[in-house]
Amino acid sequence: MGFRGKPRAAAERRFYEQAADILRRLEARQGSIKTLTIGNGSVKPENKRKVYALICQTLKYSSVLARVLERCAIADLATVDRRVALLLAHDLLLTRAGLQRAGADEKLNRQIARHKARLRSELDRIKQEVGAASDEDLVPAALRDELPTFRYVRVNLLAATVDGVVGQFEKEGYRLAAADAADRSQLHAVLAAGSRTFMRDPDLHDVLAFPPGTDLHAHPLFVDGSIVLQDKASCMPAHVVQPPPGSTALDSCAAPGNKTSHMASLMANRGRIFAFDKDRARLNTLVRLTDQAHSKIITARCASFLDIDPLDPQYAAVEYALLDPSCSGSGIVNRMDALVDAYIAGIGRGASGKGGDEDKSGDDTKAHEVRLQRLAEFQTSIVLHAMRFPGVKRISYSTCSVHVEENEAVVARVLRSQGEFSLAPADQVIPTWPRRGLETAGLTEAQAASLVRALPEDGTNGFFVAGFVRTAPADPSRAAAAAAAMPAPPASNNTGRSLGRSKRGGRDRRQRDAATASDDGPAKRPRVAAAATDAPKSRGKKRPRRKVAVAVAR
Ligand SMILES: C[S@@+](CC[C@H](N)C(=O)[O-])C[C@H]1O[C@@H](n2cnc3c(N)ncnc32)[C@H](O)[C@@H]1O
Repeated sequence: MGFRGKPRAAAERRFYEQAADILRRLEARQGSIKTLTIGNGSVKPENKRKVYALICQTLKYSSVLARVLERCAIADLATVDRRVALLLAHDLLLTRAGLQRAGADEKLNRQIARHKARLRSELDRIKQEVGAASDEDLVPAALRDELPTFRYVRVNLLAATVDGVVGQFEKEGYRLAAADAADRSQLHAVLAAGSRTFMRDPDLHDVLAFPPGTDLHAHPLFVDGSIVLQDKASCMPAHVVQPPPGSTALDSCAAPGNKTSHMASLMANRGRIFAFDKDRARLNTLVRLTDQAHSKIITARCASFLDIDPLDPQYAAVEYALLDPSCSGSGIVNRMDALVDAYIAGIGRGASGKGGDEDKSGDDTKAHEVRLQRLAEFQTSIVLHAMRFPGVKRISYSTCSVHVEENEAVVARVLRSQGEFSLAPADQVIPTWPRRGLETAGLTEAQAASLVRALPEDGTNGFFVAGFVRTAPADPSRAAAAAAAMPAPPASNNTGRSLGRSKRGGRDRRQRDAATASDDGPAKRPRVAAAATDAPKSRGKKRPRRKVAVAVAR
């Protein structure tokens, strides 16, 4: 028995230590909770969900747990790592089951368990002080109240019809509620009320809306590629650019490819889409995901879009451009991020909640402004570059940011910097969607009205979309001059590398590198084993110059 017990004790010690290590990495902003737990190869598969739940719950209660530990000031716990103590205190005080596998790690368990009564009474005292009727009331309100982000489902028209998918859900017992574009509050009320209710989206014909929390990841329609789980706002750009079947489009910053596969769906797999992304690993994901979505017209190229020559004859047929470049990601509603932010802020203040360094927050504000400025330079350069493709006549520009700097200000600057494109009129840009752009950065009321904004209170992520249409024939020299006139962004310490070689000197490279930490997530570069052609197998087509690397699964 003793022999069998030993490895188990080691495994259990590892459980809390491993979770503490994940907290340490979250503090260092080395990844999201999900990537550091579910995507962490060193956490045993059977423990992943447990570790994930423990981390989320501990973060929710971290400020109160830290206060309990601080107030008790138990000398015996001084030697225990701060994060391990938080995790143990969580399990000991806030779960019915208590410490995980109690008894497996005798020393650690005994060390904390013998103080349970004292810790518990301190927790009760805090509850009394703040008037909390239950443990749940101890969670800061901002982390408790979830915004209702609906589960949006995009029907992949390459594998199914909207009616077919609706019928399938009805057969499974879901109730289809009527959607009224004019009454958004009714839409919200219906979805918030019923767990097995759904609606056709009133703005996008290929999108369905389900109540928040609906999990369709294991649904057969998702597994066979008939539906794609994609936020509604992120489905808007393909509808704004509207490439018809048989046309040629490009996607400048395409990975992981949700919008690329959406264009292929609207194009009925007829025509061609050039999909560029500078990140090799992300482009590999695009190749895999668009393949699962049955998209057959995508030519994926690992390159910086800014290195692509718009006058290269192979792009002469490109008429539609979807531009969704890196951005601050400030519109993404992610409750998990909010948990981590609150936890890190709590560490900064100390458990007592005091502290805060005003000079530092001033620095943070400045760094934030510089970052936004760099992103805006980069985003503007992407739009102006797309406008240099002589055949392009319609463009969508989007971000998942709520900042004016990356949205209306970029649009205004693009309009000032060239004379061939204007904003698409409002009736061509998701006309039924009520929230429009802001009349700022020199934009007129009519221009602002042709832009689309989305905010979390609309039940989507924060998002921005602009449509541009060609209003004057292409003049390559004018567009090139506009691009050359772009001011160089401030020096960046960005480490991201392009996989393509620039033929045009430093300015483009600086603009490209100006996209610092963004919604793209940390750049992962898996080892590369072999190269696969990026060309679709079509007759008579010129072989593209760049190759897509195939990553080895680790
Ligand atoms: C917001 S994400 C795109 C999301 C994508 N459109 C989708 O819907 O799945 C931005 C992407 O731009 C890529 N990117 C950044 N700079 C780039 C550049 N200069 N050229 C091409 N891609 C770039 C990033 O690697 C990242 O994958």
